[in-house]
Amino acid sequence: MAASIAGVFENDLQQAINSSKVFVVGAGGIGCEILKNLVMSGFNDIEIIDLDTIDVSNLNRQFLFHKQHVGKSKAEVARESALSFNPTVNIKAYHDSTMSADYGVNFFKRFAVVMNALDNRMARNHVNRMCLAADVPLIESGTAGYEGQVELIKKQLTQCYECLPKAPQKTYPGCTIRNTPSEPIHCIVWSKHLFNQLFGENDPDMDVSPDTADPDAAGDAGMAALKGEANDQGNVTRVTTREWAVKSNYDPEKLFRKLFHDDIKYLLSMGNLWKNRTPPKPLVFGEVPDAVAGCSNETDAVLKDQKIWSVAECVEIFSSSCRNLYSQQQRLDLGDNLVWDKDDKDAMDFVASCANIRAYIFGIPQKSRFDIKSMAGNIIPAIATSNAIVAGLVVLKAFYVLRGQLENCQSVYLRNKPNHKNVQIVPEACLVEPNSKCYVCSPKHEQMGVVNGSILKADDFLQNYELNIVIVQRCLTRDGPLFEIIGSETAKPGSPEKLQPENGQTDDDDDVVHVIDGESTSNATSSIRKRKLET
Ligand SMILES: Nc1ncnc2c1ncn2[C@@H]1O[C@H](COP(=O)(O)OP(=O)(O)OP(=O)(O)O)[C@@H](O)[C@H]1O
Ligand SMILES: [Zn+2]
Repeated sequence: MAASIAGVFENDLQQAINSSKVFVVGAGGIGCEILKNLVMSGFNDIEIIDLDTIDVSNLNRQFLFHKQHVGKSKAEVARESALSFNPTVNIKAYHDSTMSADYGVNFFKRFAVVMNALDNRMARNHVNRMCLAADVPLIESGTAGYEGQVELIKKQLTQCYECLPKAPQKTYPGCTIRNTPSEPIHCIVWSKHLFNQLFGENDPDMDVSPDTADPDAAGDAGMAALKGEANDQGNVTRVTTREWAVKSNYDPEKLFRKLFHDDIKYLLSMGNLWKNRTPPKPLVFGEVPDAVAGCSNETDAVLKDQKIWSVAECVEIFSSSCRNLYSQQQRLDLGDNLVWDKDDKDAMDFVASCANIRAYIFGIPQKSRFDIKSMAGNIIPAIATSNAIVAGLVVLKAFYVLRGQLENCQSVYLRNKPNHKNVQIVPEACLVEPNSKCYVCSPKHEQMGVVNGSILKADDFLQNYELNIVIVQRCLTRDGPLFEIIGSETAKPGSPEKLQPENGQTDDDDDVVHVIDGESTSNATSSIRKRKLET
């Protein structure tokens, strides 16, 4: 079935659709819909990128994918399925991250319009910047449950994705997570941190051990726990969780004892914490309540996901997921880590079981694996209809862009409920102008004075690091990052010779200079650099 747009669109648009190269970033819920719409409306030259492979959980709404595609590249399968609608279309698929250096400014410049169908802020920021640098219109879109949004981002005409600060993701005080959880989400966050401590990238901000600096503990930080039976390790010098795990060969029983018995005893010894709270109950491996057989029955996956496991089941799942993750970790190259992914069975089992064991200890209601997955992944359930509406709007906006009618590209919001005018798909009254103070898209941002050779100072107020960052700009024609840090080295003020890049080259060896919209020349920057080095 080939798309025929003759007679549907006016000639100019028809021609533009036929001849324009477009780029779809993301082949998930919205991306699949966009690709189908593009192919069905006569686009001939489409490129699509997605870094991920197809998961079973995608199949209910990402209709270009079927059971036999699970595990295959999203971008490539989306291409094949879309070609079945119209085999004459030229679709190029990339199984890769759009943030890879292979897709630089020159890559983006080849497109008449770019359409974002992503699910994370970092990638959205990146594509926003690439499209601004390449001066290509970007249609940004997203859904959250019943709500959605489509907006045009065009350099110097509209707000960019980063013009306004976005609400930070919800975080929880460290001492609540480590010492005094009171809600299931606190246990889930703790478990995700624990995953990273044991198997992922070691981030000191994600410590899971009892926090002896908790202001609520007010000075009695676990002294009792250092004595006698209260801490059967006699663990005066506390080692990190990772060190402990490595020493114990990731033995689930030993890990359990430390995490759910010894550390809890230690917490109990901080008497002040429990004056007005129900104290936690340490658990003993092998003596957990409510053993239920058959919890590892793989054929019962849906039921298993939605029922609440007994503590004994949690312990079994904790043990097996621990062992599986440990062997996954051992297969990695030295220095590599596992990355938590809600769709990875062992990673999800680990977090769900740990969260529930901890919840039980603290008298917090336990949750099903299904609920924990949704909370741990910050998931608002994706709704196929919202994705379809938003993808339809994206392609309608693309038509306006191709006609050159950018003034008709106001943002559109899909609302959960009709507004006071009984409208559910609500357009903004007009285009929203760029924020003149935006450090990403404002043409004035070169006033910050960051040019080739600038040395930025960063300090870490806790650990007294002093870091000098040498900024080197790449030449305009180069299809790569616009900024690059080629060397950074601690240096004390007054020792300028330490500020040479690590590789021994100076920026003069490199093609000099470009800040986005900056006006510096190589002469100007070398003198700036010199001046900086002399201060
Ligand atoms: N840096 C990136 N480069 C390329 N594709 C990306 C990048 N970041 C995210 N994506 C892709 O964007 C798509 C977003 O689609 P969607 O929001 O439907 O997510 P999903 O992972 O398919 O579904 P869910 O998160 O609901 O399980 C995903 O397929 C994801 O792999
Ligand atoms: Zn901006």
